[in-house]
Amino acid sequence: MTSLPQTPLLDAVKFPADLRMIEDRDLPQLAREVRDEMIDAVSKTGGHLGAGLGVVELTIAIHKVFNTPDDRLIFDVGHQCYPHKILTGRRDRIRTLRQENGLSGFTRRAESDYDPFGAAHSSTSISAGLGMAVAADLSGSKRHVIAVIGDGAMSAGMAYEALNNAGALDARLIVILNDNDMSIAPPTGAMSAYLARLASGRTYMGVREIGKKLTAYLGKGFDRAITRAVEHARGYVTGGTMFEEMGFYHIGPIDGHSFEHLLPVLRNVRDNGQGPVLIHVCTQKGKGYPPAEAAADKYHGVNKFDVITGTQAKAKPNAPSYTSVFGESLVQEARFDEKIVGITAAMPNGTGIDKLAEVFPSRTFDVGIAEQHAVTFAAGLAAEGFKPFCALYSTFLQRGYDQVVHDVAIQGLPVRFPIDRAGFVGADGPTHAGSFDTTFLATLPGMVVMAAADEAELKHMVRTAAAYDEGPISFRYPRGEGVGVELPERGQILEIGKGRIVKEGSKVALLSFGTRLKDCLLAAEDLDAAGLSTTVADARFAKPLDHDLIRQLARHHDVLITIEEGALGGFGAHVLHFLATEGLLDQGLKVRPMVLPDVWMEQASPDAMYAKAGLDRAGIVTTVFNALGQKGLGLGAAG
Ligand SMILES: Cc1ncc(C[n+]2csc(CCOP(=O)(O)OP(=O)(O)O)c2C)c(N)n1
Ligand SMILES: CC(=O)[C@@H](O)[C@H](O)COP(=O)(O)O
Ligand SMILES: [Mg+2]
Repeated sequence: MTSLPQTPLLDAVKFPADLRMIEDRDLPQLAREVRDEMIDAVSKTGGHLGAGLGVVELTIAIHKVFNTPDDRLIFDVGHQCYPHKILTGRRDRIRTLRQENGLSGFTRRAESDYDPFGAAHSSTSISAGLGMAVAADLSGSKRHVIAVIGDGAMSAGMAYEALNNAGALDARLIVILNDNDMSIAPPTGAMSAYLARLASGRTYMGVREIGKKLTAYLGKGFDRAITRAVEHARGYVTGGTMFEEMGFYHIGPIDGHSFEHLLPVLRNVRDNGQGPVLIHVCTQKGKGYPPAEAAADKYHGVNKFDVITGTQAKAKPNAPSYTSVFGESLVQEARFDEKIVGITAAMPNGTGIDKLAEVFPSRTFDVGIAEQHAVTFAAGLAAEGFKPFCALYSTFLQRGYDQVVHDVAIQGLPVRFPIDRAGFVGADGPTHAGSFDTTFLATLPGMVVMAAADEAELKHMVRTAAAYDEGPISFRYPRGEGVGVELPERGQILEIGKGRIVKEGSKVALLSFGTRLKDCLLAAEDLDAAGLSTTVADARFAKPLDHDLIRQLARHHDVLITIEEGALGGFGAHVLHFLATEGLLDQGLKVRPMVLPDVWMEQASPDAMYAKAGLDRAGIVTTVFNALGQKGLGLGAAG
């Protein structure tokens, strides 16, 4: 009779070195405990649950077999790294995940030696891993580099650029393709179908077959071409031709929840062979937690939830979310104009494009995690007279920037860019903050750049973008719910380059670009009460600027504040440039541009982040008082 291991094993496993002391036969128990710990932690913090649940065995097996952190383990995206955090000395802080001052929801170099490469945007792991593998070769080190990448992340161009380079360099890189047949939504595209064929044309490789394959692998070092030919002849190659043809040794598909499969493969790869290897591992997103397994989204990202029922906490919204207002407005406009099409890069729900897909499936395109392609695909559609809405998060549009410049803007093509998640997003922290889009778009000749101040404005901007055919146009709006203003039946077509005065005053002018408008209105109440009659204006456009409005504000006020949810170099910079060029700074006007601070702001609630950045009601009041050289009012931070 075998004795049962002590419970809980996890208490004895603080670091991978402890894990390496555990018998192989006890690993399934450790996996159960890691799952339980992770479910409990995420039930209290919210966060990315499904992906981590799917890689518990894989994570344990990698740390068991490889000598991390000296061997480098890179997780693509990093949203699946919670089991890794639990096993690498961070279990005691796991209930601070994604909270203010807590652990990051992604891998982070600054957080641990076990996170050799930070991530959050997808499909970077093979490139980074290849760099590390080449660095190891150059410095004569024998370390292993392992990149774990999901099937969704494998749809992005960067991953292929890296595979292409790795195959040619013949560097010692181990890529583990974690295929759970899911992205955030069900995966799309030919690559996804190809992986599905590899995994379903046959059941998993059996232990015996893995053995045969690995035997072939041992010989591989001598002559890769001969080894491959022999394997084909013996029928040991079970697919993976594409990876093989790219110069990778391909093993799999294997069962990523079976230590019996994982351990021998990883040990053999560790101990033998050379050159790049790709291990195709099949897993189930949400594995081991029935509510996650049963959910359509596999609990990709969840709010706090009840562990017994899986029911997620829902905050009662006071207003519809910007995303839903965008999605519904787009459907409305698409009913009027059959040239309107929608594009998302693997974020149908997150961007609200799923609403268009429900009504007009043939006019909606999920291109996978492929932002560069999404932009140029939209350019092609626009060149043929269609009206593409290429809906991306601000942070992910960064990846398609050259395409915006070269394929869209230079050719003056009327691609519409709805930009969601503008400004701080909260728990996802600095990697996901939408900080730079106004800066990098408003600098482009011919680009129209808008920001919605509230959900009604967003409706107007959707209609305006649909109607505008003269070139590219963008409109940004934040994560979360709107302000609660009344929504018009249908949006109006805004005059391009015209802002609006929301409240008139005479001494102080607050010129807002985006949803700080509500804080400006609150600040104006405080300023008026202090005898500083305040005008509040909504710029609507960062490009073209409303020159008349800016002239008027500059000439008739003592202080002009610009405010935006974006980095230095955006709206405020354009206003200052205009004021300086027009000589409007020469007469004593006090101008203070308020932008996101020039630091990587750590995760917290968006409100807390804006307060820290000084971009809230109190911060605005303080800025005005400082400009006037007066003391504050004793209003929170303003005092
Ligand atoms: C460049 C980029 N675009 C979009 C995203 C949003 N995103 C995060 S995870 C994810 C799905 C990833 O799927 P996969 O790699 O298969 O991992 P899984 O969640 O299935 O484990 C997406 C689209 C991102 N992180 N980076
Ligand atoms: C990991 C990732 O990039 C996404 O899952 C992201 O966290 C989604 O963010 P939202 O919750 O704002 O859609
Ligand atoms: Mg996946």
